Amino acid sequence: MSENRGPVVALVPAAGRGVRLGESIPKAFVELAGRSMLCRAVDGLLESGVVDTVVVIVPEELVDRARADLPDSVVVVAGGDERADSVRAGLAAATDAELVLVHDAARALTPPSLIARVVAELHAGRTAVIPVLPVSDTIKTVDVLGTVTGTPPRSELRAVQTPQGFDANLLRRAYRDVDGDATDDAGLVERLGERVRTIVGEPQAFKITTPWDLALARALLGQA
Ligand SMILES: Nc1ccn([C@@H]2O[C@H](COP(=O)(O)OP(=O)(O)OP(=O)(O)O)[C@@H](O)[C@H]2O)c(=O)n1
Ligand SMILES: C[C@](O)(CO)[C@H](O)COP(=O)(O)O
Repeated sequence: MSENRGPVVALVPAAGRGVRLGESIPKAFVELAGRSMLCRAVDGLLESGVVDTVVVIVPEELVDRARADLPDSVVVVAGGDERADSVRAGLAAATDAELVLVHDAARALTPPSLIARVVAELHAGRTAVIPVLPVSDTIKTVDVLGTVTGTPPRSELRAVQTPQGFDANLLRRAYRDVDGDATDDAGLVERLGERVRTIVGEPQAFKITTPWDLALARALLGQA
């Protein structure tokens, strides 16, 4: 449990449909070797020993199912149409949080040690912390026709993972004051002009997005 500052609350957005995965149920409820992605993501947070409360955000019709699947201590709320709507719903249920983690259910195999490293940075006084990995492919920007418009220098690029950790008031301010979309929570904090610190991520924290990712996750767990 956290000792240095107030409660650490982990929000687990799990209300996505998983269109790119193409399974018949919402992605977070798809099983990996007999346990759902959502349960595995929550297991990792609890095993890290640095999280006081877990709030999961699921599709409205699956709130009861999630409550039945998860420990009684886990708070379950309904999400929204976009990931940011789901995070906002989770934040509203985390009124006493001083530090907040936002962690995709889709990153179901994230090692607890990575979660602990993010929280350690917050305890050390950072206010926004994200795990990242270098990219191994060259990345191009393209226009609507698919014609290349540029090649950003690879040395400056990072692939971003979760959990992303924040001072709770900073994340609340970002969700309240920033207009427009961002594909991650740190993107909103950046637009406030606040500094976001990176730490080295973990390959196992990859996001299960496509059937290929699902096959990889199952293979890593020894599932045929
Ligand atoms: N309205 C949404 C959309 C996404 N998420 C969650 O945000 C995380 C990252 O999203 P992603 O992996 O892209 O999941 P989906 O949105 O389900 O995927 P897709 O775009 O293929 O439908 C997932 O844990 C997902 O459940 C959410 O809580 N609410
Ligand atoms: C938050 C995130 O996991 C960081 O890489 C990612 O941006 C979520 O992506 P999504 O596909 O837009 O949900």
